Amino acid sequence: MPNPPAPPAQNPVDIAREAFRRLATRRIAPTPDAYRDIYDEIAGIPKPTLAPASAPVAPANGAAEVVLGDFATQLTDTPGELAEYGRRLNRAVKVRDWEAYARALSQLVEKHLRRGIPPGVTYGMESKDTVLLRELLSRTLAFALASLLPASPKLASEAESLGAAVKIAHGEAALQEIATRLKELCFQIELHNGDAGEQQELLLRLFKLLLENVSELLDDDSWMRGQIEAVQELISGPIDTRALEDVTRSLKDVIYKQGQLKHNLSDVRTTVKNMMMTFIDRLGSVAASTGDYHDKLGGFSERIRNAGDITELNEVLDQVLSETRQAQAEALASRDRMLAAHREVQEAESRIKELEAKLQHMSELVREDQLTGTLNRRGLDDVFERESARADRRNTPLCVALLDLDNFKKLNDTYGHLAGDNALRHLAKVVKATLRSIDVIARFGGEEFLIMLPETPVEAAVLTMTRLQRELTRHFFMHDNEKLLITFSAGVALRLPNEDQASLLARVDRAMYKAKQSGKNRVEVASDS
Ligand SMILES: Nc1nc2c(ncn2[C@@H]2O[C@H](COP(=O)(O)OP(=O)(O)OP(=O)(O)O)[C@@H](O)[C@H]2O)c(=O)[nH]1
Repeated sequence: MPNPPAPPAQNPVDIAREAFRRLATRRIAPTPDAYRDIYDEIAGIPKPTLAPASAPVAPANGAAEVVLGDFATQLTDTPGELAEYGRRLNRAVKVRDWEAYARALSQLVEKHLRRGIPPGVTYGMESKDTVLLRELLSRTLAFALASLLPASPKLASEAESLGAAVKIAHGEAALQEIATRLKELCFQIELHNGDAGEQQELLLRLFKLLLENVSELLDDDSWMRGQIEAVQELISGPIDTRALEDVTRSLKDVIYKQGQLKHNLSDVRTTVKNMMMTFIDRLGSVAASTGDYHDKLGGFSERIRNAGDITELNEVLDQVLSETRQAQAEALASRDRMLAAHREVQEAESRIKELEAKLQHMSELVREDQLTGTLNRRGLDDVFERESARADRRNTPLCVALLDLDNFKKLNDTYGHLAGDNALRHLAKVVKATLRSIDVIARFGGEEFLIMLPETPVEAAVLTMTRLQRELTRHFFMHDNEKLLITFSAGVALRLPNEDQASLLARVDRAMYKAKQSGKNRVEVASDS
């Protein structure tokens, strides 16, 4: 940007200083002519009109020479290194060696006036890099940082305002102010984050305390314990979204099932209550009818005692027999009814026990395979639904692997069914220890397991399965102090976009079958169709 003309009232030394500053700013070599031009410009002296060739030459730069000499002398009087420059300039003026004067001046400018200005930067115009950096910083503040601070609108708005200010801040003072604000903002964010972390920690502690107390209060409702334990386990480690989703789903499932069971249970309880009432009713009516019978018999004995003739006695006896038969029939019917009611009560009681036992294990049973602790088919369906939706949404690869233990029947036959069960447990344990935490293993059938590998391309899934095979050869399955080697054959398939579970499982099953056919203890990749 051109400098504004200086007011003509300045004294010559000021004008000389300004002239040198402008020479440096404009990066013009400080020759006497250049210096004079700028000096005149500042002092407001009009440029001389060109004289005709024949006109006498003006006296050679006399005024400029004086000023250059003055400047050199003044410089000599300054402390430090500048004085040496003054002396060099003075020598040059004395012998009128303007080349030497220009060199010394140029070095002076380079060394002292341009110090602190980064290379590539020119006055009044920024380099491309600076413009780019300024833009990046502005965006980082106004968009990225501000969007990370939704919980503190004040800090977010300061980040936005700083972003806007960075765009237009020029000059040292303005940038200094930006730096101060930026420092303050960072400090506030640090404080704020500390607060939020502390609050979260406090809430978690409170929640844990509550859960412990609730858990202690549960005597009869022990079916709740499974749910509480799941939540306790979740909050004991670092909380991640997947784990949260898992527990939420599992809880929803459990609560739904429990709702159904509780409903059944209360139905059965009502039935038992009704039957007990009936039972007591019957007992009452038996007592009543036998009571009547005794009363009547008492009446008959009175009539028998007072009977005058045989005909009268016969009549009484007929009535006695008839009453006795009636009482007997009633007693028998009542006994049958009571036995039936008793049976019903017993059945209802055992049904209640069964339902209660089911309810008690519900939390663990809903999604887990009891033998291996892996997911069961229902759990697998849930996770498949979740992971395939995630893969479609994020456009990330999702692989599945189907594992089938080799020669498992032989193992069962040789070492027994219990050894077979333990071998399945061992496999599940090695799989869990070898795979990433986001991978999921489910028991698919007898000795078949399905592993889901989110965010994994097919090559990596194959490598994972071969790594698992290696791990199994390193971690033997021990049975009665005997090391048994378990191997498996596996199919691996990459889920196609929007492919459903049935189609994917059919493909991976074919691949696993191929692995069995081609010699077992192998991994085969499924074809796309
Ligand atoms: N111990 C135990 N055995 C099981 C379980 N589920 C299935 N099995 C047995 O696993 C065996 C599977 O036998 P096959 O299908 O012939 O398979 P395999 O012997 O492994 O033969 P290949 O798969 O061809 O290597 C059967 O004997 C089943 O009884 C279980 O939960 N525990």
